Amino acid sequence: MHNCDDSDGNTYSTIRQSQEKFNQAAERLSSRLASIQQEKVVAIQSFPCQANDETEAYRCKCSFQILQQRHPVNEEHRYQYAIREEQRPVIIDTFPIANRRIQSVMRQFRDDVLNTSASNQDAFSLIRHNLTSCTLSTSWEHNMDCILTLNYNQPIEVNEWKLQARQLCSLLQLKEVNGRSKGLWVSATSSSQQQQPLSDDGKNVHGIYNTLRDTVYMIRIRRQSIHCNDTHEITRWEVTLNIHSKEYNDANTATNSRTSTTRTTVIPVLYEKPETAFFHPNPNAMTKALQWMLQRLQHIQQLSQQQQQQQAPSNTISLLELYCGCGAHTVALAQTGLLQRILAIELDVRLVQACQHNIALNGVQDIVTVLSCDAGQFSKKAGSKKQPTSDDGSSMDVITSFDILLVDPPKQGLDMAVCDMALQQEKTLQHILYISCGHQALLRDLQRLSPRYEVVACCQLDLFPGTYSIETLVHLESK
Ligand SMILES: C[S@@+](CC[C@H](N)C(=O)[O-])C[C@H]1O[C@@H](n2cnc3c(N)ncnc32)[C@H](O)[C@@H]1O
Repeated sequence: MHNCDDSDGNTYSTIRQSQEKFNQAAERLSSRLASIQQEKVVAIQSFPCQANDETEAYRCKCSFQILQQRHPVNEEHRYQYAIREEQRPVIIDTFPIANRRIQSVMRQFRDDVLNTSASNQDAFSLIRHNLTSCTLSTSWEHNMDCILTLNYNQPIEVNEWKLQARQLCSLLQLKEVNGRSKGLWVSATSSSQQQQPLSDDGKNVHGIYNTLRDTVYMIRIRRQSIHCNDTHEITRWEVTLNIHSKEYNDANTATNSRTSTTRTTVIPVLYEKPETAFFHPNPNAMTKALQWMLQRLQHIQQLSQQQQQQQAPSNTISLLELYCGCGAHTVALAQTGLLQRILAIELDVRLVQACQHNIALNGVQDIVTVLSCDAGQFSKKAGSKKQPTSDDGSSMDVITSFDILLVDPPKQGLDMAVCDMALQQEKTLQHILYISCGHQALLRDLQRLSPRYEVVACCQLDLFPGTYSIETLVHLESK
């Protein structure tokens, strides 16, 4: 089993233990929640992995050290992959948690490029020379793009390296090969592919670093039944990367007293994600989390409709999203028709640019604004009702009160100022959707928010099958 990104440095070794991991985690979380919110019981939904294709071959970004070792018998040099475990490199032959595309490129790169036969050894001599590590990244839908990034401990001879890298692109059918050494960044695409104008620091025409493309499909299933002049409507959401895996059909049924109609709408969401910055490395967890968010948003919209005693749904709800990354959730939520406006905040400028690009790609500019800013700094200003300023010092002409706060922070959890802002705005800020990959930080933040907010729904996902990492999704409502 492989140790990657797990929170407590341990791994579990069988699929059966996935269920056990969830049972234990749910028990721990329930008892902590009970103490935080005075015994108010919250059912914890859990989604352990159901099938082998979820526990293996799921990871779409993997990094390896490259070691050169002398064979003990024939003394030949062989290149091998290694991962770090307990501060030491451990040589690996295969990496079963990497998705199938990465596993196939890993094999071909090692056998046909690094350990190539003597006759064509020179074809990739500069690719191998001084190579210390590599990263393989694919789209969430792994049959789309694949990018190989090679790291060197000495400067690269740029022009000659690019020629070999182009051949490598064609051989392994990669979108791009990148070479990095001592601050220099060189990119090559195969000449048979459409050339993307790239500068030597790896940026493309949009100013975004080398990107991986994806389409995620949101499916809205509306079921309306009419019984004795009473109309009842339920909307359910599903999220998938593979629209062809299931059939979605509209249907009408009628009996003497009841008619029901099912209407299905498929909404494609387009992404371009910079390979060098954060993007979710497990597409199963990413799509399940998005589906959970859509269901909660639908529920919030129904609540708001009931409060305003409206007959027809209306989208007057506003959402503040902190730690938005490349907009993985932002551009999807903007297309549901459930939100009037979204303000998204992200610190990493590469991701802010990517988010801006994804907003335009999906045509949701009228709904979403993204700002480059530290979440804590933004919250301090918003909490004190001062007009926030962005990182370049310019004033942000943005409204600072929202109905929903969506947060997906790094493992360390929320900046204290984010909790303070939520506590100060509890009259307008009715709902918090919190996506957490750091268990201890989540408990700390729930405790901080507990004077004004209580947990009303909670769900756990297998973040990295094979490890003890869990993603916890929490819906809090103002008391
Ligand atoms: C767990 S990722 C979630 C990203 C996004 N929701 C997604 O699914 O792609 C956390 C994000 O928070 C950003 N981040 C980290 N510290 C931040 C801060 N102080 N203020 C704003 N964003 C921050 C990171 O750059 C990263 O994109």
